[in-house]
Amino acid sequence: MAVNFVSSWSDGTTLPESYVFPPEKRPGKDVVPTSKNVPVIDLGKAEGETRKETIQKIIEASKEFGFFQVINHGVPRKVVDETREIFEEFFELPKEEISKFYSSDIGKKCIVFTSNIDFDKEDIHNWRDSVRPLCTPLQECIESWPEKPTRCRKVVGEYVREVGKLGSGLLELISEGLGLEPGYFANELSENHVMAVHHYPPCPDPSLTLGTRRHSDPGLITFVLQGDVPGLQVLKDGKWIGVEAIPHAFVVNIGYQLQIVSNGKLRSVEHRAVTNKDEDRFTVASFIEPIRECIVEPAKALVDAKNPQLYEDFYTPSLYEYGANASFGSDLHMDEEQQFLDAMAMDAPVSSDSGRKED
Ligand SMILES: O=C(O)CCC(=O)C(=O)O
Ligand SMILES: [Fe+2]
Repeated sequence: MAVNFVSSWSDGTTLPESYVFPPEKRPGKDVVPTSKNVPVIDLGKAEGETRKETIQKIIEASKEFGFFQVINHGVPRKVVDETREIFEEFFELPKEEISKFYSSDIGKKCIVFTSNIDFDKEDIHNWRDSVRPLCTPLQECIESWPEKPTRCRKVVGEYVREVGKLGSGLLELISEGLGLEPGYFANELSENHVMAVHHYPPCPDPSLTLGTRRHSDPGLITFVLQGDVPGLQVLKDGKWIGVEAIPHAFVVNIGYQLQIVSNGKLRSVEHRAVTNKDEDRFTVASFIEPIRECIVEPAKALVDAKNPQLYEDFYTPSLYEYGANASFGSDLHMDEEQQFLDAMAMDAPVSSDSGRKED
C-alpha cells in the first residue's frame, strides 16, 4: 500500500495546504526561549542523604511544570544510543518495508502511521511519520515488531526493560513524595507500556505547521528521548517554552491519569513539537499507563476534609470513548481531552457513559 509518509514525498521545499495550521494554532515566527527552567534532576542522588531533596525536586517540578528532565537515570548509554540508531535506520528502510506496518488498528502490536492514527479523518496533518510498538506483554509483542533493522527486537526489547525499571523507580519516588504507601503504582496502574517513535523530517516552513500538535498525554507518566535536536515545547503560564535538548537525558512528563490519581497535586501539562528547516529530528516516547481495564481514582490518602476529591473514579475504557484516537501513545485532540477531564471533575455534570462502569 502506498502511504503518504512525509519523508517519502517531501523535498523540503513545499508545504501543502493540509499541513498549514490555522493562525491561532501555528507556532509563528516568535522565538520561543529554550529555557533552562524545566528542571534537570540528577537521579544519581535519589539514594542516601540526598534522597529526600531529590524527591522534593521531582514533586515540585511535577507541580509547577508537569515536566522535568532526568540524568544519571540508570538506562545505559549504549542502550539509548543503539535504540536511537535502530529507529533512525528503520525510517530509512525502503518505504515498502515500512508500509507493511501501516494500519489504524490500535490493537496491533506494532503499527506505522503518518501524522496520526486517524490520518484520513484529519483536516490538518502533523509533519511527522511514526511507529508505535506496543510493549506489554513484552515477549509476545516483540514477535510482532519489525525484523529489520536486524537488531531491532533485541535492542528495543532491552530498552523497554530498562525504561520500565526507570519508570518503576521514578513512580516509587513519586509515591513517596506524595505520601502514598510504597508500591502504590506497582500494579495494574503502571502495567501497560507503549512506545511511539517519531520522525520529523526537515520542514520548509516551521512557522506554519507542527510536528506534534498541542496535547497532553493521557497515561500515567511519559519518558521522551529528545536526543540533540530540540523541538519539544511546554505550555507554562500561557506561554510556550522550549525544552533544552540534552543528549541521553529523558524528558519526563506527568500524564493526566497521574493528575487524577494525585488528586490534582501533580499536573499534566500541554506540550507540542515544532519542526525545523535543516535537520531530521527523531524522538522516542515511552508511555507508562494503567492496563486497559482498570479503575483509576484519586488516592484515598490524598483526599480529606481539607483536600476534597477533585475527580471521579473512572473505569479506563471510558477514556477511549473520548475519541477514536484516545489511544495511549498518540495525541488525543485537545477538545476530546478537555471534555474528558471536565467530565471527570467532581463538580461537573458527568455524562451517563463517561463515568465508572459496573461489571
Ligand atoms: O516528539 C516530541 O518531542 C514529543 C512527542 C510527544 O509529545 C508524544 O508523543 O506524546
Ligand atoms: Fe506527548
